[in-house]
Amino acid sequence: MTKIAVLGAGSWGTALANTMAINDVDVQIWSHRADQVEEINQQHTNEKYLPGAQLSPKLQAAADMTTAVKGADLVLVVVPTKAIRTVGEQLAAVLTSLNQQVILAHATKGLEQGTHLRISEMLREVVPAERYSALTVVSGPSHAEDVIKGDLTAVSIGATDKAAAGVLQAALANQHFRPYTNQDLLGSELGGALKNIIALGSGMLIGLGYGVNAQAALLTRGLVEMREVGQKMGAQPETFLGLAGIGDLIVTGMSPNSRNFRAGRALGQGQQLEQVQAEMGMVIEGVNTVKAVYEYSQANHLDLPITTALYRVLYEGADIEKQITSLMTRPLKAED
Ligand SMILES: NC(=O)C1=CN([C@@H]2O[C@H](COP(=O)(O)OP(=O)(O)OC[C@H]3O[C@@H](n4cnc5c(N)ncnc54)[C@H](O)[C@@H]3O)[C@@H](O)[C@H]2O)C=CC1
Ligand SMILES: O=C(CO)COP(=O)(O)O
Repeated sequence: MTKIAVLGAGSWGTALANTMAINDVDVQIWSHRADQVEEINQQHTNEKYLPGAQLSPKLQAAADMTTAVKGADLVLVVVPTKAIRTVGEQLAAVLTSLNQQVILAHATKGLEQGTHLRISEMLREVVPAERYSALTVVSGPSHAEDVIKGDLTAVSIGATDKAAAGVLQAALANQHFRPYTNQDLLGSELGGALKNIIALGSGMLIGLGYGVNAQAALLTRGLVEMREVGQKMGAQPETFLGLAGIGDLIVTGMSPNSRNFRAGRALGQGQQLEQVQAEMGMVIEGVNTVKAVYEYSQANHLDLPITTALYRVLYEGADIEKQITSLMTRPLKAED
């Protein structure tokens, strides 16, 4: 029987681990917070991250990473981007001490500040190559709040190694949750990270009182920017037309369950970024990703007008309405 360790007990790690527990997979979730481990094991809840949700009693949590990882065939890392290196280093030490090799998977959607590295690239830097047989990512349109309620969800598991993607696909699949596989790890990771930028913008439009025409325009032109960055970094363009691209862009750009959408909406309504981040209490990955992608575009001579406008709003204090006007009044051009 496949054993899986999930590292990170925020909303997404918990929802994915719970799906596997429901499927009778041997799964353990690790949290660095002992109170959370106790809550999951005793109450079968995770109130801070999934308020009101009842978790499967089969889901076991551990505060000690070695306990969770020992004997696992696959380790799924689901912590915010800024914690990936720390958790990756802890995992490397655990795998080395256990002399164990695993399939290394993650479900994190972001790029590293400064280096602009993808999550799998960071993991590769900190986990020795002999400690994992393959790398894979769970991406696609999937809010934890909806998954935990059993809403119908399809995701995309990207890996160059088909068998590795298949292990995660089999562990997660049920009548409510349908994972597809693809062989574009890079594009699947990027789609998940880049759509958060556009979701912030979509929220801002709604916060300012604009309508669905405006959202459709932003999401569609945002997809062009996502594809452009993806092509520059080496992704397959067709990945952006799948679940990890347009699929995730739709859900994150339209759903009030999205932290990025909600943050953008609050900013559009006039709140300050620091206040929005403090009140969310959960990671808003798009804020850092805007900066990483803006810097990448400057270094690589990419023209990304939406990303640039959002960078100016978030990091230079620019007025949102003025940025919208300047986007709308740029020199007219053909659609490409
Ligand atoms: N929430 C969702 O519906 C989805 C989230 N994601 C992605 O999954 C990733 C995680 O997001 P969420 O679960 O929403 O975040 P969250 O904010 O709900 O939870 C983050 C978890 O990571 C833990 N953590 C933070 N720093 C840590 C460290 N240094 N060591 C160990 N644990 C640490 C926190 O204690 C918390 O349990 C993000 O990249 C997000 O974009 C992807 C798809 C869906
Ligand atoms: O990636 C997600 C849904 O697919 C989650 O997006 P948020 O982090 O904006 O909630």
